Amino acid sequence: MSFRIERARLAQVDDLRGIERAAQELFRGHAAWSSYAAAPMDAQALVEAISAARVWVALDVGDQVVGFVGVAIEDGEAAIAEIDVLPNHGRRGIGAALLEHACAWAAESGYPSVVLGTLSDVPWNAPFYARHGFEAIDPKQYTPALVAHQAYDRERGFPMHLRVFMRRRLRASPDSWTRWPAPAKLNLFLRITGRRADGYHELQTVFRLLDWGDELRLRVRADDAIRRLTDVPGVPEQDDLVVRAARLLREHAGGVRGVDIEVEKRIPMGGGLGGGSSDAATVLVALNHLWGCGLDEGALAELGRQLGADVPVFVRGRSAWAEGVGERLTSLALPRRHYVVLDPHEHVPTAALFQAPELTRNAPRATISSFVSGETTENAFTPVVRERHPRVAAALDWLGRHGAARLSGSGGCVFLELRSREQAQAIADRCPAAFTAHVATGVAVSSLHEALGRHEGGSNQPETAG
Ligand SMILES: C[C@@](CO)(OP(=O)(O)O)[C@H](O)COP(=O)(O)OP(=O)(O)OC[C@H]1O[C@@H](n2ccc(N)nc2=O)[C@H](O)[C@@H]1O
Ligand SMILES: Nc1ncnc2c1ncn2[C@@H]1O[C@H](COP(=O)(O)OP(=O)(O)O)[C@@H](O)[C@H]1O
Repeated sequence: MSFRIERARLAQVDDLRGIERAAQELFRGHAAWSSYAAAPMDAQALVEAISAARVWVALDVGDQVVGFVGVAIEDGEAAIAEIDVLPNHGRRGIGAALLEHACAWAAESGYPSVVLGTLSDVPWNAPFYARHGFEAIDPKQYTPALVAHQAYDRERGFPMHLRVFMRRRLRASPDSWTRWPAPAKLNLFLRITGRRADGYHELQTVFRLLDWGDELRLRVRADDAIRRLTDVPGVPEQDDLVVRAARLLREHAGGVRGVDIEVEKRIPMGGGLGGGSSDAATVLVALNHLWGCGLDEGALAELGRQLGADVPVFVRGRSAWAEGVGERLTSLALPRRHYVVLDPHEHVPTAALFQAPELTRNAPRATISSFVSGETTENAFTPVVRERHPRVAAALDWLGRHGAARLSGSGGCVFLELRSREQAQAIADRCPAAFTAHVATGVAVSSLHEALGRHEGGSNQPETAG
């Protein structure tokens, strides 16, 4: 193959918009031309889709972006929001490979089907998709999202007699790869109220789960081997929390159970965003389902606690007020907020910070209402981290110019809370080269639990509007 497919990066936004414009040229003279030309792809929506890791690009041997596919999630199914290939790279199987790539991702993620809207009379549209297993959807079976698309098309003067929505049903076989998200967290505040006899600290914190994080692929094996197939820099296979979580669950559940694990790391390690803990929780929850162990959430959270203080909240999958070492959780309904998360590329060792003599570890107890009123926002680690890690201090100072920047967990990532995603993106766009900025939105229910619902088949049929 003279091209390869990989996840799109934000730096490629302009390339993708250029490809869309070039691909549209093929419609000049067609009845759909004017409505396509009048409504190019929305840049903000594209940035969000790339941040959500649902856009893939095809690159030629010279690393030029020659095509892309973007997937949206609508009414519980995957939707091809956009797929384009540079016209001078047509007829080389690039579009077909991108389409199959997106469908494979959706199948592994547990989505029951993939939908798209296209033109019935254009050879590289509906007939192409039909060759790839898509069938026209009866308008009486349209989902609410398709009804909305139809209304929008009508409004923009699209030739409706040529419009067709198509669906491909997906089937996941039990021995194929499955895909599971492992979301990041923020600590919206953190207070240390005491030290226990075992050296661990009593703390109070609010965990806010995000719509952004790592992704894991799991494939059940016929033997009892537990293998991590991807390299995680600095983390040997045997020490990886994903491997330790799988072993712990197997010890508990018994039987001959094995698994291959791939980890797509995005959450910076040692960044205070709980990446390792979330990966571990995802393995516990996903393998409990795939291996058919039948443990309930409480039992899984208890296994999680043995792996790390932050694991239980990811197992439970709800933003929460936490006490104890972080395992006593009370779900908290938080307002919809968006975050700029700044990674100063500084690994902050959690254990060393908890040992710091200058750490305030006897703070008075806070109350949920003092947090909700906005009075309690401090993080006990902030002065210690500022002193010991100048890069984190610099990140706090830069982000602090835009609002009340805070440290997450023991750092080194810092964040700022905002009311709109656009505001967050605008600040992220100005991030100095020394740091990396991510934009994320807080969620009420973890994407892991949504994935579990899909894999269990609970929400496995798209809803119809009728
Ligand atoms: C500080 C927090 C806040 O959410 O997050 P991170 O910055 O790690 O993301 C957590 O409490 C970290 O949880 P986690 O990273 O799972 O910690 P663990 O692996 O259990 O422990 C790492 C080390 O931190 C210390 N530790 C951890 C939790 C706690 N309540 N008291 C402690 O004293 C212990 O010395 C332990 O050896
Ligand atoms: N799958 C994993 N992902 C990240 N870190 C891991 C993993 N398994 C083990 N670790 C170890 O856990 C440490 C803490 O990682 P992480 O949970 O990402 O950060 P934090 O606790 O600061 O939120 C890492 O430095 C690494 O040595």
